[in-house]
Amino acid sequence: MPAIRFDQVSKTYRGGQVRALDGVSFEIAQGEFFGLLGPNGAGKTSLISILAGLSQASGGSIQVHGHDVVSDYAAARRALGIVPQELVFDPFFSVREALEIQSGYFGVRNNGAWITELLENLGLADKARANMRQLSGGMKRRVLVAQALVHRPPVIVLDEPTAGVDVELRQTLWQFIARLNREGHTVLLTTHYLEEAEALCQRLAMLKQGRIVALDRTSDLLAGRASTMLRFKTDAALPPSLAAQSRVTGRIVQIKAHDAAEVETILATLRAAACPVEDLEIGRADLEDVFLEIMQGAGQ
Ligand SMILES: Nc1ncnc2c1ncn2[C@@H]1O[C@H](COP(=O)(O)OP(=O)(O)OP(=O)(O)O)[C@@H](O)[C@H]1O
Repeated sequence: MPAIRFDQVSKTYRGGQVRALDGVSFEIAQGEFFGLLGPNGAGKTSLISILAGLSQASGGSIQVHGHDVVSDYAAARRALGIVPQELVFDPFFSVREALEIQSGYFGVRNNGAWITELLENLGLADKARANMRQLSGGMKRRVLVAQALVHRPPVIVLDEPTAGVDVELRQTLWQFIARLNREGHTVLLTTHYLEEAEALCQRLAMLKQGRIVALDRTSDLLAGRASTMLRFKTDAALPPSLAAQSRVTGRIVQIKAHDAAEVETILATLRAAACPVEDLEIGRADLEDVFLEIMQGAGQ
């Protein structure tokens, strides 16, 4: 039985004018660390909302550990620990109380030891008695992670958990989530940080305009499009033949090359145009390169 099964999920808004999801089907196996990627508006939040039972699909179905998220909502929800994107919390309780209340919501009794472990692992031990409204944004986010895990769900869903989060929390969070994954928990992560996805996820799905446009092991996605990237800085305009195939971010230029001969051609073209180049590096394409290539190519 898969951890999550998405079956022909579609979602439209405004009476069908906006098609946010268009027949999305894939499975996440138990114990996988799975990444869902896509540009703004691709449909990630819509898919997670339907999974969480917060909104209804226009078509298709989702099962969590075999439980349909609509007809068998309570069982599906118990199997899920969802860390939401937005900071929603009750300002009247202390951190520990918030976690006890959440435990009660899932009918979990005598949860003190696990709550203590969560607080320690998320760097919240000294904040246990602090009132929720006294916490910084980053600390609140840690509490949301603890809240999502309070009932020890087998499937953990993280919806852009590190947006606007500092380096320390990222490391604490990923260490802890990686440990839970090693212990058998399934993890579904949506993120805009492709470095994180590349480092953490065994498999990735890429969504574009409500459709899956790539779904593969992370290593195969990278290897299948193996190519070399030339990166350098310049203040000058690129020769037109190179400008067309370059990605330019401020002074930084990235150009893809398929093989060594192409690298030589690019360098010769730059030299012939007397284009000054600083900090030249030649490296392998990373997930960001693959992502952009797939997004540019898909659906056109
Ligand atoms: N309540 C709504 N009413 C109308 N359109 C909506 C609504 N919610 C989402 N959409 C549209 O559905 C599409 C998918 O949105 P969704 O928020 O699921 O994308 P996303 O991949 O999560 O984007 P982001 O990375 O920006 O969070 C977009 O075109 C969005 O404008």
